[in-house]
Amino acid sequence: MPVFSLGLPWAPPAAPGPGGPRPAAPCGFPDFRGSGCAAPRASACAPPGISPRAPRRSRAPGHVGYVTRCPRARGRRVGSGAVASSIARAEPATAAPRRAPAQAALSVRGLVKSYPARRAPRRRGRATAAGARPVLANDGISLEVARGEIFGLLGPNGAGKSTLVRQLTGLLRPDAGGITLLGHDLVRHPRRAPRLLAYLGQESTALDELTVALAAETTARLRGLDTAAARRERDAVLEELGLTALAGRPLKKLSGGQRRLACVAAALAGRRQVLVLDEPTTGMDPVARRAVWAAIDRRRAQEGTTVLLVTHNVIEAETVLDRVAVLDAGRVIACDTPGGLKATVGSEVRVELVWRGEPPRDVPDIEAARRLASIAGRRWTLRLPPDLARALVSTVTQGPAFAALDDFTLATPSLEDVYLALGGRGDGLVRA
Ligand SMILES: Nc1ncnc2c1ncn2[C@@H]1O[C@H](COP(=O)(O)OP(=O)(O)OP(=O)(O)O)[C@@H](O)[C@H]1O
Repeated sequence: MPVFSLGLPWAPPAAPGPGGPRPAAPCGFPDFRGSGCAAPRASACAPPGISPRAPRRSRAPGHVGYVTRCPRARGRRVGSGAVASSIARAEPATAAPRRAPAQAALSVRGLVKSYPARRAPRRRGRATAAGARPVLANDGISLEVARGEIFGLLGPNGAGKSTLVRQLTGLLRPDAGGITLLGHDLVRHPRRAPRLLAYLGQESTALDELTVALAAETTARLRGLDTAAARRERDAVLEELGLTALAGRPLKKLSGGQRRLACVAAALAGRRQVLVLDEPTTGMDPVARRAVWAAIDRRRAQEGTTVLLVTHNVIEAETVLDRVAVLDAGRVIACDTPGGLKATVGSEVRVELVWRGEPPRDVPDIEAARRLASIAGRRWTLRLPPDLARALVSTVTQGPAFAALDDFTLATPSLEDVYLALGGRGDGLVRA
């Protein structure tokens, strides 16, 4: 029985050959998790014109930027039907990287960090580490961030983002590798970091006893401003982030989103050439989030501030970042502009179907779509070439399928699609 009916182009897989799926021979391009293709893993990311150490493009035909997964593998993800074949046939589009200034603010080379194995509970008076293994949180990360760039680290929980930024801020010592920030060697001189950058960590309870105003003013004073200048800075940043009405409230008496916003205000108070912000907008409503993005963008535009932003919010990544490194299991699996990364998933379209109840599985196209979909409750998500997406939309907007359908969306690829195409786990990313 054909996978799809209705005479739609959802036909059985095409035979290998000219125009068919790519041959299975190793392509020499590093594959995600090091499997499939024979070449060694790559974990480097440099803006155009910065570093000859890490070439920006693979010379292998059909490979783009720093996507460190063979595009062939995309066919595997969606199964072995016609959709998989046609996706595998499509040549990946060539990314058009945005030109970045040639001077690096931050250079990270081959950074490795592992955490020791946790000891298992004592048994008969003896502690044992049997079964527990060290966690390799950063596995040879290389990055170049240009001055004035807003650079993102995107990845799900546990990808190694915070471990990386804690090393960049001098709070954690790498096992191996080098970090140069604004010309300073931070592995040899970690105490220089606070003078060079402002860091907003994930947990920031240190300011809880202070009022919003005092938190911002104190930070500005600690960064070397005199009292009058620190107060001007305080007032400006509270105004900029819409916090003026909360100025007199202690952080511990604010909501989670308000407290996070106050911590952002403190991080921005007093000038630093580099901002390292670890998930700054977590818990914020859309208004607060936009205020933070605008404040970051303003500093880059007016002061040439370099920003390293950790996020697992794909919308945030697409909205504010100049370039983004996608991390998974401690490695950079892709790095480019958001547009360049999205170009690597070609012309695929994301179709989301939300069902009211049980989808009509006796409709052959619906049953075929179910096999290709990633299913979360009543939501089916499919990534399809445009013609198949159109055909599916036509099926679900009539007859019994339409009666069972609650909602559908058709969207161009997002960074989440890139991440999934690279083999990442989609459940760790946020779309809000
Ligand atoms: N202090 C620690 N001791 C042992 N393992 C740790 C420690 N901190 C982090 N890890 C482990 O290192 C890995 C990377 O963690 P990290 O916090 O860097 O990830 P992340 O990408 O920042 O995740 P999240 O988005 O949840 O903040 C994870 O497997 C985590 O469990």
